[in-house]
Amino acid sequence: MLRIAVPNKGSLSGPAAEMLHEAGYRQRRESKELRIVDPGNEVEFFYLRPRDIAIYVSSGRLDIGITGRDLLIDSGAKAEEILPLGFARSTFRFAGKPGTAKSVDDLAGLTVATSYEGIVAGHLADNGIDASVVHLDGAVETAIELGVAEVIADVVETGTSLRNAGLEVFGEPIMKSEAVVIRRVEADTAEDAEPKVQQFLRRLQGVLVAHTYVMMDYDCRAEHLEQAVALTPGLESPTISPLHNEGWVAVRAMVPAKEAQRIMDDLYALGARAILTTAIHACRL
Ligand SMILES: Nc1ncnc2c1ncn2[C@@H]1O[C@H](COP(=O)(O)OP(=O)(O)OP(=O)(O)O)[C@@H](O)[C@H]1O
Ligand SMILES: O=P(O)(O)OC[C@H]1O[C@H](OP(=O)(O)OP(=O)(O)O)[C@H](O)[C@@H]1O
Ligand SMILES: [Mg+2]
Repeated sequence: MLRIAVPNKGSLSGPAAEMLHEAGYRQRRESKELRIVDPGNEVEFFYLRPRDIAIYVSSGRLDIGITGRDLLIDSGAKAEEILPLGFARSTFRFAGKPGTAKSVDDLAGLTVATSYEGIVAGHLADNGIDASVVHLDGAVETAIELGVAEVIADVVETGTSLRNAGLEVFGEPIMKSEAVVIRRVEADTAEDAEPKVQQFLRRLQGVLVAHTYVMMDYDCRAEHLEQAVALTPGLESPTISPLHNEGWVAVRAMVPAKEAQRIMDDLYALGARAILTTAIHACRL
């Protein structure tokens, strides 16, 4: 039975559960459930605090987990990222009242409030800066107003929380984060677990591809086929089928969802017709 850690709260938990559900795994019905077994897939899910997941996985008691890259690095746990998942994207940045500092070099002697002490202490040390770090559990934007620190280091997505607190980011982003699948470094995974881990990763990759690609079908004149195929090269190569009308062919290829409308315009301009896109629900590449 593969043992997998899943975030039980916060920004990671909803999208992680949704992705696992789309990948065909049973998920908990109630937010109070701490573990569930999916016997059909021989997987057991443990719902844990996102911050604790790297620690559980590095201990070897759980095979893999889903957490944030920033939380993984902050924990210092011996676990590594094996698949980025594309949700809970954020940057991790310094911020302060306008004019407080321009870069990390200006932080010597100041106090930085953060929930990510490991990342901040590491970044200050890497830059040879001697500053104090005060750990807060959350809502760190308020720490400056209340005089606990001159500077904060926090997760920034839209920047709304900073703006509302009258703060501005400064310096280069300390890191970029997103949800990731992690496993223990130098995992001495029992041999029978390895195929299950690979199957789990293939399923999640299938969901990612299904989100980023659509299937495109269209008819075009045979003499335009080379130009059309250049617009829709597909992942391997497009499928071409003859049409009953002589001189016409049907083409089928996967295309990036974001580019689908532009590609449809270009195909239409080329004389292609009956251009359809359909969603992909699941795939194995
Ligand atoms: N506003 C946000 N947008 C995108 N990702 C975020 C956001 N806030 C936190 N994250 C990401 O979520 C993970 C932190 O999860 P965690 O559950 O500890 O905090 P949270 O999402 O802020 O939830 P809460 O504050 O309710 O506990 C990190 O990987 C972080 O980068
Ligand atoms: O740039 P934004 O889109 O505003 O998002 C970033 C904010 O979201 C998170 O806060 P959350 O609401 O989870 O509260 P917390 O600080 O207590 O974790 C994070 O800690 C930032 O404060
Ligand atoms: Mg938060």
